[in-house]
Formats: sequence, C-alpha cells, structure tokens
Amino acid sequence: MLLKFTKMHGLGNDFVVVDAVSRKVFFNKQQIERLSDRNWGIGFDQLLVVEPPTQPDMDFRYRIYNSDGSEVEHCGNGARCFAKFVLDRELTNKRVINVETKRGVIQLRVLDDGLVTVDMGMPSFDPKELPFTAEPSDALYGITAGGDDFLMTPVSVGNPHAVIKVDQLTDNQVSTVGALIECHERFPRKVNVGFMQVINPDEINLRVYERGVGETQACGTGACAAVVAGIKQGWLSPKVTAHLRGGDLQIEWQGEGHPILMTGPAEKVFEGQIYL
Ligand SMILES: N[C@@H](CCC[C@H](N)C(=O)O)C(=O)O
Repeated sequence: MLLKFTKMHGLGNDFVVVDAVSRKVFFNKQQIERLSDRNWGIGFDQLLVVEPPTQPDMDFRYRIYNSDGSEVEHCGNGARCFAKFVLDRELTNKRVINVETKRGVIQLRVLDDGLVTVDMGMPSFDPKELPFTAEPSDALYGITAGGDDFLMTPVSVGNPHAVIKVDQLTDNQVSTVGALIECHERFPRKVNVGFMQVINPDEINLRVYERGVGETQACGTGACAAVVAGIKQGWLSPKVTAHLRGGDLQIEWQGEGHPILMTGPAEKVFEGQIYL
C-alpha cells in the first residue's frame, strides 16, 4: 500500500502525520519501527494518526506512537502539529478543536500568529498514576540509577514524567541517567525523564530523554511536567518560558484544580509517500 504522509515538527521534535479520516490506515509495531528509522525509513520521533471522532461533540481522535512502536497517551508538540495538519488539509476550518486522545479530551486553539495553545489537562502528582512504586508524599522522591542517587518529582500530565532539577545540563547525564531511569524497575510502564535547570522563577532550561525514543530536540509534555513540578516544589512562578534544545515553549499553570496551558509553534517540513 502506498502511504501518503506529512513530515512536521514542533521545535525539532519531529513527526510523520497520516490522514486516517479520508482513508482507514492501521500500523503494526514493525511498520512503525521501520518507518521511524532515519536510515531505512522516513525518520521521526512520533507517528501521529488522525482519525474521525468516536464521541459526539468531538472533532477528531488522534493516536500517538513512539518511534519504538509503543502507543502513548499524550504528546504536546504533536498536538500543535496535529492542529496545523487538520487546518492545512482542510479537514476542519475550526480554530478551536476538540480532540480525543488516549489520555482523554484535549482542546487546541490556533492563534492569529499561527502559534497553537493546547489545554493539556490537569497534572497528577499521585505516584499510582504514572505508575511509580512509592508511598504518596509532598516531597521529592529519591531514586538510584547507575550507582548515583537523584531527587525527582514524578508527575503525570497524561503520560508519565520524572523531573530532576540539576545545576548544569550535561550530554552524558541526559543520555546515561535518562536511559537508566526510563527503564527503572520502579516505573513499570517506563517514564520520560526531564533534566531541568532553573534560571529564575520565570525561566528554565530543559532537556528530555523521552520514553520509547531517547533524547529529542523538545518535549511538550516534558516542558509541562517540568514546570508544574517546579511550581509544586516552590521554585517557579505560574507562567514560565521553557528553553528546549529546539526552541521555546510558554507554559502556564495556575495550580491545583487548573489545567496546564502550553503555547508554541508547529511547522510543516514536506509531504511524501512511501510503501508500507
Ligand atoms: N514528544 C512528546 C511526547 C511523546 C510521548 C512520550 N515519548 C511518551 O512515551 O510518553 C511531547 O512533545 O510531549
């Protein structure tokens, strides 16, 4: 089968986006792994599959797969690219779009300047949500990886994140510690690992070792997780600029009972077709 796709990115976190509204498309794990390969396929961090809604009052459903073929609950940069995709393809003309995801319903708002604000839903600090094996606590949690001890905040923003505050961001720490914690036995469904350097209460530097992918240029849910973790720990204010390797995201969280808002860009790179 010849598959039409659009290559997109949000701050360098890259996606292949497929229209499964106009024509049904299904992928198995092996196909996703092959397509995601940067030498043998197209190359992407996540595959986004745009489908018709299954519930009334919803505009679309979209499914998200990591490059290792695992299906995930949520993707911040992907959500913004999804919004640009459905508008560019004229699958909708709405600028406020309600979307079903595996994590539940999210709402996307396309702004006049082309940026997209995503209502990412409420965070949860309950370790059972990630899941993470620990007793509930308001404090930081300790974890040992590679013989070293780290303090982290486990947080679910729909998908699981472990946020570690560091003084300096280093390549070695992100790749080595990130890979160890991603697959740590205390996270039975694995975890995305964020390394956050607090510059001041309104600004952070962040690198994320993503579950099922490795380090990416940017992670939208990772930025949300880092900011809400920083607010929860008293380090950050309610509106924060997150500097990622691929650029900046604006994250807002007014505290318990409020959703997280994420604003940033979405870009189309090219369209193509490939044999599945
Ligand atoms: N890049 C994404 C997150 C994609 C899913 C993640 N790797 C997971 O397994 O939960 C983002 O921008 O949020």
